[in-house]
Amino acid sequence: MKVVKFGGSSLASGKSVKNALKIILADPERQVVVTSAPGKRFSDDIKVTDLLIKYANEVLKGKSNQETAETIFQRYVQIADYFGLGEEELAEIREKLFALPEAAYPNKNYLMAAFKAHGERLNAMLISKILQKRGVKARYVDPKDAGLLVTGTPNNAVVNPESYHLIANVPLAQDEILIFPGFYGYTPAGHIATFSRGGSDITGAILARAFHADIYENFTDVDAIFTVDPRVVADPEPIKDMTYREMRELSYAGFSVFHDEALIPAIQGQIPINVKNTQHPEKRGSFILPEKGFTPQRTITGIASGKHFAALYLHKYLINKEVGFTLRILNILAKFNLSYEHMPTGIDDLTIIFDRDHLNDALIDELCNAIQEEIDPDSLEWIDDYALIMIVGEGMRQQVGVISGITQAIASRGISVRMINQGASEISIMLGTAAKDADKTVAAIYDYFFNKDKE
Ligand SMILES: Nc1ncnc2c1ncn2[C@@H]1O[C@H](COP(=O)(O)OP(=O)(O)O)[C@@H](O)[C@H]1O
Ligand SMILES: N[C@@H](CC(=O)OP(=O)(O)O)C(=O)O
Repeated sequence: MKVVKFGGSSLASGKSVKNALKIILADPERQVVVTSAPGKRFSDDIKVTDLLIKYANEVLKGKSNQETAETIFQRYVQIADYFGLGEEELAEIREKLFALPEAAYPNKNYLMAAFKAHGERLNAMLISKILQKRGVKARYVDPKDAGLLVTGTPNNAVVNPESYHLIANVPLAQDEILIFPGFYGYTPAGHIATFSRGGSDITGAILARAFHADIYENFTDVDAIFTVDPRVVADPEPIKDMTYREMRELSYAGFSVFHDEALIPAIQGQIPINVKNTQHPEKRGSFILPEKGFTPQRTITGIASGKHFAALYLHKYLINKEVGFTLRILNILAKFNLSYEHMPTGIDDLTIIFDRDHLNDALIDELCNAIQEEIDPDSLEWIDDYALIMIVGEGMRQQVGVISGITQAIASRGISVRMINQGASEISIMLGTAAKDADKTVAAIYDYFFNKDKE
């Protein structure tokens, strides 16, 4: 059997839902379908998830919110109209959406999570109704009834492994399609908690592992995963096949086409992933596969960049001789309940790289003060506009001179590099640059390796 996930871009309008339904019905193996919330229909449209965040914020601030709720509802009405569904068939969706402000939540973070989750919840309900109206045996499955349990913070949840056994007990019948909302699960106390943004991919991977799917098909709005983000380099080369760990590093660093956390259940279950285009399902797309038996076709598989980082640079002579130096820093981070992304070191200096999205200005000041006081470095610098570039490829392991190629490519464009680090896995090289230089760096490395490969 197959688990299929459709992203928000594939379910944004009646016409795109029609394409998705055609794909579902074309293959009886597609027994489990994961839906996202309706996404953007045109470039400056607003995703339903973002409208729900606005709705939640209005409720939290005690502002009027009915107009926003109505705008959200109309997104579902538009899709329903396309399939000729009447008002009475939308009554439950309307009722659930407008009742959100009245429910009880443990705190404002849980309220936000519950509002956000309704983008996928209501869409899954609607798609089940559309299929049923067309005579297809389709059933909406709520994550609560299926046993999708999560732990962690309400807006950044992590799956509880117990879920896999519970979900495996959900009955599958050859003639029935299960429609499952993506993006959220339930906490032990029974509250909704969502994964991080883009997290419907995670739900798909959890279900694929739980049901021991033969494949997890992830339908989106591009023909393939490309070697670089197509918004950074126009018309880049597609990736035919790649390994789980290549994709994990690339999605971590910026390939938003597939969520980095969604790889974990797929790896655990050794489920192949096929990323395909809803508009062109006949195209092969990209496969993400186990490492065992994988033969790399190229030196470099992909180059990704993320601009949402910040770094703390510390210089102190003889850091390498000071016992417990890093431990003292880690204790300070723990005191602030902060995780860090990377910590490259030299003999007299150390850089701590953070996800800037997890910080605010007050926290940065407090952290820098604490480090200044307790560590007493010779110099301390906060770098607020840090970008990470990840150059990834299983093929790099057998190649000499990859780093020299990268540095030549960057130097030829006059870009200055703040940090270079080759991971222990030997399949990735990480660069740190100023955020403003990130796209230029990616383009330079792409040109060097991919245009050279063509010669
Ligand atoms: N390397 C890449 N290959 C393909 N698409 C990429 C890549 N990096 C970023 N993207 C972006 O990811 C988008 C698809 O992800 P997303 O918008 O989350 O889709 P969905 O709505 O299907 O979940 C593409 O339209 C593209 O702009
Ligand atoms: N709707 C959620 C979850 C998700 O995965 O969406 P999408 O499939 O459109 O990336 C979000 O916008 O974050």
